[in-house]
Amino acid sequence: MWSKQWKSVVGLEIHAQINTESKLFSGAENKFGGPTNTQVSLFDAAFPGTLPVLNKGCVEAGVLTALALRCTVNKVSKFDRKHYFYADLPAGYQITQQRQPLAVKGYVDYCISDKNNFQTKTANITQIQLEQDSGKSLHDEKDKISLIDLNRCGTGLMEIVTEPDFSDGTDASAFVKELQKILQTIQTCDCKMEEGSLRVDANISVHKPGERLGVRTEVKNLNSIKSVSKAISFEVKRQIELLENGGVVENETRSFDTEIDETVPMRDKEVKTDYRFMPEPNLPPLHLFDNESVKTVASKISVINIDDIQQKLPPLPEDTRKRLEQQYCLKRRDVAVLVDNSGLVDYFEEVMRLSPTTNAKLVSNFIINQLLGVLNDKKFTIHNCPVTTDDFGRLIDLVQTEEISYSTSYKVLDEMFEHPNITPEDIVEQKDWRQISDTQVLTNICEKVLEEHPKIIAKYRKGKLKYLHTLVNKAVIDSNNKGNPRILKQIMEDLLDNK
Ligand SMILES: Nc1ncnc2c1ncn2[C@@H]1O[C@H](COP(=O)(O)OP(=O)(O)OP(=O)(O)O)[C@@H](O)[C@H]1O
Ligand SMILES: [Mg+2]
Ligand SMILES: [Mg+2]
Repeated sequence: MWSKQWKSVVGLEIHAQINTESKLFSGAENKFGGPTNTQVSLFDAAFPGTLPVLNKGCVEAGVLTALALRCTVNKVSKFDRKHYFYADLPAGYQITQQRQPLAVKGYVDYCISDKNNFQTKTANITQIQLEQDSGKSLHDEKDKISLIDLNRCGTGLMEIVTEPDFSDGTDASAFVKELQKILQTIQTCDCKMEEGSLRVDANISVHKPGERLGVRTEVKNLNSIKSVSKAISFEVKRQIELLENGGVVENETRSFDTEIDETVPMRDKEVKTDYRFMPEPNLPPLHLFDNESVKTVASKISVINIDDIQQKLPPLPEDTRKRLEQQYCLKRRDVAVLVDNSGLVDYFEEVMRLSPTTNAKLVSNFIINQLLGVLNDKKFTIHNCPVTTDDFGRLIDLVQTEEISYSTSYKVLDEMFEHPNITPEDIVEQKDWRQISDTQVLTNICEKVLEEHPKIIAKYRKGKLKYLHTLVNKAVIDSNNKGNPRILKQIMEDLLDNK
């Protein structure tokens, strides 16, 4: 009931680990899961006298990401120190970009789909900044000690901040999925949320329509798409109940407890942190160039040209969706499924290339309704699918030319998985699954059905069309499921009309 009186608003801060060999300011290796404290340079451990050296690869990845998210890349950005004291941050400050970030003002189109609802929405990106990741505290509950692993300390992060453009957990999680696909396409982050290489902070508030945005809480470190959606739903409900009962929402940091599916206040909530931001004195402003300004530079060795990076931008998921819609006249809902599953677009297009006369809608239906299901059941992925695109196209041709029925094609596909060396034509031959289209044979079957069911005919005469289907189904069964249903329906109708 309350949902009509309240509007919820969500903005996201996403930390994406940059996919580079080494860290943002040091040459230490950047890899997940190494033995503790084996990927730590003196700089990462904050030894006095060590200095940051900016990793060009991280900047290039940041620029490519910014362009993919349609941001304006700042020609000059700056690094700042953000101070806080925590054991996993040995320097006592994080180098980030507070005053002038790498990029600003972008947007992402993303799709929302469930059974009843399919739509495309747009989320605006406020900014992207480069910053260091912290180390990890490991708590040994048994011996009551905490240990530090600095392997992650200093890894390059892109913090991607969105405008408060989402209305609920469904929106926000669909956006995160799209962002994952984009970053994986451009390979700037592997987006393994379970390994922490993509982490989401959700800022959530509620207000009454027409009023100002409410006070936000921030739920930190959500590490799965499900958690993003569940944490936001819980938090919206909690805030509304609190306000309905005369309480106030505090601007606090919370975490999501996946055991109970609830958000809980973080321990540091009482402390209002003063980060004492200051410019990082050991790093000069970061200058980027374009085709015009690069002409003025004498040595091009360490120069980063935004226009060069723009050239490297591959087609993004939304570009692919639009192209498939136009090129093959497919529905957006279907195109979204193809793009959602890695490798399916390539498989689809290969089938189309090998048999260009095949109906594209039929191919996408076969992939979505049949192939995906069998792959899941038999624990395959499209990448190790035993059915070649050539054989798959031929299976579809068998249906298109009415050699076999649509329902038989399921059985043929199943056999093709079991016996990848046998062609679909041979399977149909061996199993005697060829569809009967001979009109004389089918007329005989229909006549027999009509003789045996005068009552159904009477009902059909009263104008209930569904009884035609009943009669046709009976004929299909009498034909051992081999009669061509389209022709059987035609014959049945003709016979009924002439009786
Ligand atoms: N009233 C609101 N309700 C929901 N979200 C909001 C509201 N106001 C701002 N936001 C969102 O909160 C986020 C603020 O992120 P930002 O990085 O600017 O600040 P921060 O959370 O204070 O900083 P930090 O990086 O230290 O967490 C943005 O995603 C923004 O869209
Ligand atoms: Mg932030
Ligand atoms: Mg924040």
